[in-house]
Amino acid sequence: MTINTPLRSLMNRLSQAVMKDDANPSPQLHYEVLQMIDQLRSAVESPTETVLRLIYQPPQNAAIRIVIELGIFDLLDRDTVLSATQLAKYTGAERDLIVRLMRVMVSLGLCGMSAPETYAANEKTVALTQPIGRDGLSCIFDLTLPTLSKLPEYMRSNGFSNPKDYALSPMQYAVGQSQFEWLASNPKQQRLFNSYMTSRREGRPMWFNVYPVERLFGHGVPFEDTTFLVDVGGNQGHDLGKFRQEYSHLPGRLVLQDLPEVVKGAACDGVEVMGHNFLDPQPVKGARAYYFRAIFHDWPDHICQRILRNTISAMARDYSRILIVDFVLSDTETPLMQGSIDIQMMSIGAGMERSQQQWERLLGSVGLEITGMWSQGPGMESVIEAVPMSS
Ligand SMILES: C[S@@+](CC[C@H](N)C(=O)[O-])C[C@H]1O[C@@H](n2cnc3c(N)ncnc32)[C@H](O)[C@@H]1O
Repeated sequence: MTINTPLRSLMNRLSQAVMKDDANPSPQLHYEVLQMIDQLRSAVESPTETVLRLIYQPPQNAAIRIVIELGIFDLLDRDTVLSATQLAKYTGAERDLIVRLMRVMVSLGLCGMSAPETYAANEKTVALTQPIGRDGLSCIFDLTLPTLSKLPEYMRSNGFSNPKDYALSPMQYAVGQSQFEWLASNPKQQRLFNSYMTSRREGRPMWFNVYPVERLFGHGVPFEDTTFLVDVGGNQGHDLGKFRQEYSHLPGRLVLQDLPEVVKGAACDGVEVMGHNFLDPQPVKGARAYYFRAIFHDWPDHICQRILRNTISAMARDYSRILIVDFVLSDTETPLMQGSIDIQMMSIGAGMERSQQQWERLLGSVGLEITGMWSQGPGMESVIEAVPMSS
């Protein structure tokens, strides 16, 4: 391989960025370093190598899913170093199968190898024993894979039109249900999903670290006896619990809403728990804010409009705001993760990630105007604030 000028310049920029990030870490720099590493790999790989890497991605996730189910990451985390023979004894799986699966885990860097056919835990192993890895990977694999395998067939049979109808989503086509009905009829998967929702943004900034919460105060109306925040579709209250901790002094009710079977048993100090279907009118009137995190990306526009209208009818004209936490896709450089989640959302419920223009169109179509957008960091969700347009 020859190191040509563009490649040399990329390597120099990368090494400078890595040193800067080391000396003075920032989410922006970290993001740029990862982008450059991807570009570097692409520049070094031959086109054939790139294609082969893509072809063989699906078996990798299937192998990880099996290794999680066998509890191998937990065993490695407990004992640090284990041989294939020991893993076979502890899991009941055949030794030769363990060797084949673990080859892939080592190559993916999800554990190390301390001797032939002997595996050592590393920090990625630990992440796969935590809810984000253990529950997230299993749940999303089981929820999505059957549909993804039929996505080309679905598109072909629909003349390659963009999925827009929840009742006709690819997941309906592939398995006869969309994501939330499927989760409701698979309690074990619902538990994994809830656990993943709780864990997936651990250690990242929360919406109230980037959004100026004081925008919700004042307006000459006391909120001591009213509702401060309703977390609509808040799952089991992980976000609201954190908000309560950070703003423990704040008066006003905090209300967690989700489907009755999802909030059953959810308990957070200082938070009122309410089973509510957001396809019905919002029963909590005049809250300071109605907060929706990772809700609208699950749904096509026609359902989002229904959820928004159900909310607008409960808002106090002088002070209620809608807060949406979701991706705002760039028109030029979409991070791979966001593009991939968009395809996932399209598949499991005809949902979508939206660009700024798409958000403006959606919110404008129900009479809302965007009054601000705050970014949580590169490649991460933004906070969108919207209020009814003044007539
Ligand atoms: C992608 S999760 C987001 C959860 C949480 N807001 C977060 O960001 O972690 C979507 C949530 O919407 C809830 N949900 C789905 N359909 C609903 C409905 N019709 N009414 C109320 N909640 C619903 C789900 O149960 C789930 O908790």
